[in-house]
Amino acid sequence: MTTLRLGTRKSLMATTQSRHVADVLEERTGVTVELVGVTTEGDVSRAHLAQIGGTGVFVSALRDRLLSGEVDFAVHSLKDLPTGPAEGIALAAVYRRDDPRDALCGPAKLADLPRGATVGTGSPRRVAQLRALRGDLNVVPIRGNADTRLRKVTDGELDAVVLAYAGLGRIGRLDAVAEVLDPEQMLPAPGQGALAIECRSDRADLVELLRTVDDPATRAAVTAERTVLAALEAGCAAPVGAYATVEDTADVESSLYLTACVASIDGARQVRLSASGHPERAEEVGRELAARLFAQGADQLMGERDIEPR
Ligand SMILES: NCc1[nH]cc(CCC(=O)O)c1CC(=O)O
Repeated sequence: MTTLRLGTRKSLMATTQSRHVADVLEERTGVTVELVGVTTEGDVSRAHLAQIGGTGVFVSALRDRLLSGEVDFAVHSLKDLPTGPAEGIALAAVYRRDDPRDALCGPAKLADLPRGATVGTGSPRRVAQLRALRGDLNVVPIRGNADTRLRKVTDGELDAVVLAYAGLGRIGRLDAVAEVLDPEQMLPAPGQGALAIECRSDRADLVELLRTVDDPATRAAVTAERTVLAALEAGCAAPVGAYATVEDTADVESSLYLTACVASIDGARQVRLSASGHPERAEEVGRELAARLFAQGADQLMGERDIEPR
């Protein structure tokens, strides 16, 4: 009987999603999966993620363990993966997406927060879109895991925080959600709610085994979303939202619908556009949309990255 070592960050969110993928893989293939906890720079650094570059801080330590052979595969939150390819690493599977939306956590819905309420988030994308929705809010940068952020609300330091609904579900904290923000109001990060399963690209039989947990519809959707991000030459620290859905992958008629936005960090200006195409053309759909965003001034909007309150 084969035992595979699954490298994972040690947080509750990471171990929950890793164990879930492990269980599904065990059930579908008969292998045994053992979790191996790995500490990453993103878990120990006190700097704001946007400042330490954001891209890849949670990911590179796990990839190092794959390349050294200490672990066989890794599960990441897909939105934390840099868009560029990684030498020697294969994206063997994209696991079916959970709820992709952002959630406002605190005592009140967005419309019911008092004027000038203080809302915490570390993400320029959320900052820009929050300010676009409610220009009076005092949006402040925060860091730390979801539990730490939620505690700032219960401690009274903040009136609310915005976190990914999927992550809150994985740590059992959906009780903290006051309002789930519809993508019409707030576009999620590219890949939000989906999981990436990576292994060494030279292990062809392992790539094939891991593919049993791949979800082609999610893969096409996140490919389109991440292509927008890559084509804009933006990282996870950019005020860029993107969300794609796929209808009926089996069908020749099936369609992918993609919406993306770029917003100025003060929330005053926003470009938001949609495109569609066959899921097999996910990259082209993403590239075309990025070109249209550029044509509407996306690069000027992205230039303004200071997330400190005005
Ligand atoms: N950057 C941290 C991160 N990476 C993935 C998630 C949530 C789960 C997901 O989107 O899959 C979170 C926390 C958050 O944004 O609230």
